[in-house]
Amino acid sequence: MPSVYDRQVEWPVLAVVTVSLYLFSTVVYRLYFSPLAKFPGPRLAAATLMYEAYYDVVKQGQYTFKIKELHKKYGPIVRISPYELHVDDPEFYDELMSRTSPRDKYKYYVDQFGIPKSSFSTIDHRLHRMRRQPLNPLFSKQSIFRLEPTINGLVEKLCSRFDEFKKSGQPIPLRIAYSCFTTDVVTLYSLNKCWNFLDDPEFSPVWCATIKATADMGNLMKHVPWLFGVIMSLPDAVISIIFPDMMLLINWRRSLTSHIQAIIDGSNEKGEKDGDGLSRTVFHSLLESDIPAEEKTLDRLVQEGQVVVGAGADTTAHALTTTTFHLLDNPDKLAKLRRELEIAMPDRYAPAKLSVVEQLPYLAAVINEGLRLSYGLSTRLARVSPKEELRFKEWTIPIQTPVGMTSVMMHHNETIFPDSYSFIPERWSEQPDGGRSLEKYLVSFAKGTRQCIGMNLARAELFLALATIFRRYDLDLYDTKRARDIDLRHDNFLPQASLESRGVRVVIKG
Ligand code: HEM
Repeated sequence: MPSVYDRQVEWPVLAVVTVSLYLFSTVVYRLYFSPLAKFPGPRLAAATLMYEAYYDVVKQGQYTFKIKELHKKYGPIVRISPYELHVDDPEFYDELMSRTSPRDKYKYYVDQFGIPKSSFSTIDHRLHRMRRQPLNPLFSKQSIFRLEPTINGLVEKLCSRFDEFKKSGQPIPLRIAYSCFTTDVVTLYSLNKCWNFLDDPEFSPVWCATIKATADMGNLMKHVPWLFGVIMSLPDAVISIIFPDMMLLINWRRSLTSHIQAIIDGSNEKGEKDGDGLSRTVFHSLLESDIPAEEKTLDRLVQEGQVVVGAGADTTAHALTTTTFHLLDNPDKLAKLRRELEIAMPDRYAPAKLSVVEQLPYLAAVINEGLRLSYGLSTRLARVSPKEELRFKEWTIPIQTPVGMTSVMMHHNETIFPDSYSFIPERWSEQPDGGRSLEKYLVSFAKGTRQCIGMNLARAELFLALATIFRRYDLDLYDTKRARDIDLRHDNFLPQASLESRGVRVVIKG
């Protein structure tokens, strides 16, 4: 008869054997019996998510570059994880990001931000449609046209900060300055309460750090999404020591919560509205819409606010920074743009008119080229077809399979964009149709039903800010190197330059 001691020994052995059998059978299933087993790709990636985790976490945002290598080896469709495929073929983008067929998002991707109730993170296409519908009118082209004086007011404020730097001769940290501008625009529009970061003499560096930290954490959180809950349950003092970056995010959520609570209570009705004519915010639209009451809770509105403010700030600032850098790095292109602006805007101090600057062919080409080289999000965007198989060349992709595509690969497709790493606005402006057919392959804002809702706002900011700045100032790069400070080196959801980057800085010559 076994003794109590023997039984104590048996349990750990049994546990190890059970876990080993489970792991073994899971790997065998993934490699030989999964509906994705027929797709090409590395065996290790098909066997375990740890393959991706290694490139995401240990190598700090390198999986996108690894996927590019995998396509060279395995062809245009690759199995990049036990559950996910990736396609590198620009002609498939419209089909994957369909406008007409239902497309869900992939839980693994959206879990990285801990905002499951936002429209951005909504997985089901029907629920997404319901959440997005009340927001659409606020981001239409017409609504954004009405916002022109507000954007121009903030462009002026940005220029007055530039004037201060012109006097002092100090270099301007461009990404941070632009980030204050884009955040002031998006908070004024979405919260009816401008955060006035442009007023901060230091350009609110904590805000930039918050956005960067939120994006950087995604690479880890994707793999351990439960960590959010664990961290949130800890006291602030402990979080500040163990995860100081997370504290930035928590503080941001708290400040949004109080802003949105004020909107719910009606206490900010006056807010900025008198000055800027912003009578309705994103949250008024949501609160007044006929979506069910559970969709109007403070918690959900805060998550929606986090996306609108977070998505609207850094992406646009990055596009502005990248475009400014490339113009200053290519004096011939800059001279061409300035000639166009001088004719269209005879008074260099008058506010730019959106209806005028949007029609300038070279500026439009410069902006397209800046958007191309800033990518939008550097990470792959996966879509799931919930009801129908997708067809890609000779492949049939099973229903419910997440399939990703990446703007970085689209925008560096040498057949579509030859010499793709060079800044060449002429690739747009010298097309017979002004580059319109090429825009099919410009996917910084993604496409289809889950496309960026803020695209019209972002484009208006780009046109107004760049036209004004390059009409008014003569800038020079300051201690800025393309390889160190601009080129994409880490895909942390948002594109990041090298770890040694000092940021793009400029001085004002005149
Ligand atoms: C150059 C600037 C911008 C770029 C490149 C950009 C890019 C993107 C991309 C690629 C997506 C799709 C993400 C996905 O599929 O998971 C997206 C979604 C989104 N963006 Fe933007 N964005 C920009 C500016 C803005 C602005 C100014 C706002 C806000 C006012 C904004 C608000 C949003 C929201 C709310 C979503 C989620 C939409 C949904 O899921 O229905 N973005 N953006």
